[in-house]
Amino acid sequence: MFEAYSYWTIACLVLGGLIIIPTIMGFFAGNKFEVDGKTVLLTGASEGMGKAVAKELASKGASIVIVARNVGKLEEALEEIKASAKDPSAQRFQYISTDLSEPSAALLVIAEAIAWNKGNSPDIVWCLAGSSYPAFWIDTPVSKLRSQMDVNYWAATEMAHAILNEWLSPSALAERMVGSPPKHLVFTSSVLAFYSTVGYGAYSPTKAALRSLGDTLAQELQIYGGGEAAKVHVVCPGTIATAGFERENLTKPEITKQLEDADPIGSPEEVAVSAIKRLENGEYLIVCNWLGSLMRSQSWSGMRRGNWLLETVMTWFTSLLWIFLQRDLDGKVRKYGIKNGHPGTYPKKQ
Ligand SMILES: NC(=O)C1=CN([C@@H]2O[C@H](COP(=O)(O)OP(=O)(O)OC[C@H]3O[C@@H](n4cnc5c(N)ncnc54)[C@H](OP(=O)(O)O)[C@@H]3O)[C@@H](O)[C@H]2O)C=CC1
Ligand SMILES: CCCCCCCCCCCCCCCC(=O)[C@@H](N)CO
Repeated sequence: MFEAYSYWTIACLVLGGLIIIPTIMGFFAGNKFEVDGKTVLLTGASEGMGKAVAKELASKGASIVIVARNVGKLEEALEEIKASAKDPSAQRFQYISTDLSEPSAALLVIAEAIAWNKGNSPDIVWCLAGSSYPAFWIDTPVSKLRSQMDVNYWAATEMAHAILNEWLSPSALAERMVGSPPKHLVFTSSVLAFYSTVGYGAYSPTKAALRSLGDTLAQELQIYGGGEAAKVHVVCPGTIATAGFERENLTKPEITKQLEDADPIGSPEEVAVSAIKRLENGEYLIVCNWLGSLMRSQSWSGMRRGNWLLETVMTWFTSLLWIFLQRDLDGKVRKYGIKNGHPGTYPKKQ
């Protein structure tokens, strides 16, 4: 007869095994995001996270096309990216300058990239172009609410539409060799797609919408080549120390800064390496630090989980955590309001 604690020991061992075994299996599963000899198109890669991703992928042997508006920044970035190349004689590098928030810019970019790539579409498209305008929502000009959607959601959506129509065209599918590696479409969302805070009313909805498109495509792509023709991934970073982050801090309310103080700031290189590692593991919904994984764990619903068991167990614990966290976070905002009022709108209560 087992004592009660023995049952617990067995239960813990089984549960532990179920978590550890898939992790070890994942470790030996091989690279699911091979870029050596491939052509990768990255939007928003003239600075910040995008540039760090481009350099990392160049060092792994990828040919790179970067897209942004400012030509000076593009030229400088391309030199840096070239300097990181694994084999400069075999890899090729190009930039395309365009405003991706303009309707149909993406179609022209893809056509130009294909022409440059000798008639072949890029094997991987990673959308990173984006910006953030944090402010109290009623102070945010309506034009900003729209332009945030244009650059963060529509630019990525139109890019996805243009490239998927290349990858999944009847002729491309007919030529596709069985067993050849899938194409990859990567969106860059944010942890704010899981849980949004005060001050991010213009930004978070754009990133949540993008994640929702990712969820849809992750299922819809199962239609093509048994789900092996193309894969979609959504990367949700936390705070990254970039020029973009410095710009957003200029308009960010103090209370927003206080709440996001909990988020460990990553360098663009750290975030790039962490996202790429998870892509190589074959994950769909990707976070880049521990806070991101806590925030993601309360958003899974029906989304594709990486380590299914580990993620599920985590949802049980974090649902309890949230009982306290939500009170704490809302309480901080309420206190801030009582102390400061809304700048310029309400008289300060004495
Ligand atoms: N920094 C952070 O804390 C976080 C950032 N993110 C997301 O990660 C991505 C990268 O962020 P980060 O590295 O900070 O960004 P940066 O602001 O540092 O860089 C943004 C890049 O996008 C380009 N870009 C911006 N607008 C357009 C446009 N309309 N058309 C074409 N290119 C454009 C910029 O070049 P140019 O201006 O010349 O066009 C630049 O190359 C963004 O999508 C951002 O929302 C997510 C979570 C946290
Ligand atoms: C159990 C879970 C605990 C959760 C506590 C949550 C505390 C709030 C963290 C907010 C982090 C905001 C990062 C913003 C990144 C970004 O996308 C912007 N910098 C771009 O503008």
